[in-house]
Amino acid sequence: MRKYTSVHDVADLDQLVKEAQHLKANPYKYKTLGENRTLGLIFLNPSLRTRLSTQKAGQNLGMNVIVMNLDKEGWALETQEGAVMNGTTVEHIKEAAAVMGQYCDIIGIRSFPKLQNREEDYSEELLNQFIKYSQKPIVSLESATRHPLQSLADLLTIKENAVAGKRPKVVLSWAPHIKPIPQCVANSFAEWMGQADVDLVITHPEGYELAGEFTKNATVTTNQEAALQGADFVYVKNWSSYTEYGQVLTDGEGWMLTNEKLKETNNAKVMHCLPVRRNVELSDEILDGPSSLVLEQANNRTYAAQAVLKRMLEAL
Ligand SMILES: NCCC[C@H](NC(=O)CCC(=O)O)C(=O)O
Ligand SMILES: NC(=O)OP(=O)(O)O
Repeated sequence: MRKYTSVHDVADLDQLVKEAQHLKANPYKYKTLGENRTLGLIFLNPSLRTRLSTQKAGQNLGMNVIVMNLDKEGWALETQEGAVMNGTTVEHIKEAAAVMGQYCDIIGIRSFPKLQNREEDYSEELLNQFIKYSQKPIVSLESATRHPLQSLADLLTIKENAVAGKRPKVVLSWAPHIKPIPQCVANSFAEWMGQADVDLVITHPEGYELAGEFTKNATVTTNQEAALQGADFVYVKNWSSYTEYGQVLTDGEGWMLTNEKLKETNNAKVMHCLPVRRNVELSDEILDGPSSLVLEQANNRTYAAQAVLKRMLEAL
């Protein structure tokens, strides 16, 4: 594998999940695979889970890992072709990515959307420029439109907690937030679940429709109560509007999941990628109660990353 930016980079999804499961049981089995190989993790936005779990995944495979908060510790980056750099940007991505490619065998990069211009965000310019100019295998650590390491960990978590022999009903349920949040976790989750052996229902208030390319295999409804009927998993997530790009259209009153609402479900397990704003996106009673899988999801991030890095190392 030379590129891990979406589910489309995975030829055999089931096999990758099995590999992650195998690595969870045997985390140090491939301790020599990454010997004398360098993993560079580049962040243009904050991170707790992705940063630590991917670092740990690389170390479990014997890699040297270097981490840089490029937004704070690097030179201001220019991405425009042909730019006359007489302003605030100091270094072009052409040199920056090429130099990092010389230091690293595999590069992970996180870069959020700006939520100002939809076409610009959805073109994934920064991620694609990194792929082009670094000349090295690239792992998305969450980009403008997707979060594939999160989605793989989510799928693993669902596989582990599903009742054997039953195709699970998975509901992606929009939640309130205090500010505009990217669509990438929701896009990515919908895209992955659309490829998995699950029934996917997405519920959100009017105006929060995700881009059609991500929701092809989903049932979409603005009726949360109906969506929750018989659910086995409820994935809670806020996102800002895609159609009225980057806007917050409602305070979302009544959309926060509660134990009362969970009564409609098939004793559903509740998921969230974290970080979560308690009692805005999700209630204390759920996060502190028996239905929450959020910590298990975060734990599975290590093995999702390890499965992807293992494949990349094997292809070097
Ligand atoms: N990496 C996981 C989630 C990242 C992002 N959350 C945030 O930006 C939270 C910001 C805040 O709550 O202020 C999101 O939900 O897409
Ligand atoms: N879920 C997730 O990606 O968390 P971080 O933003 O902390 O990495």
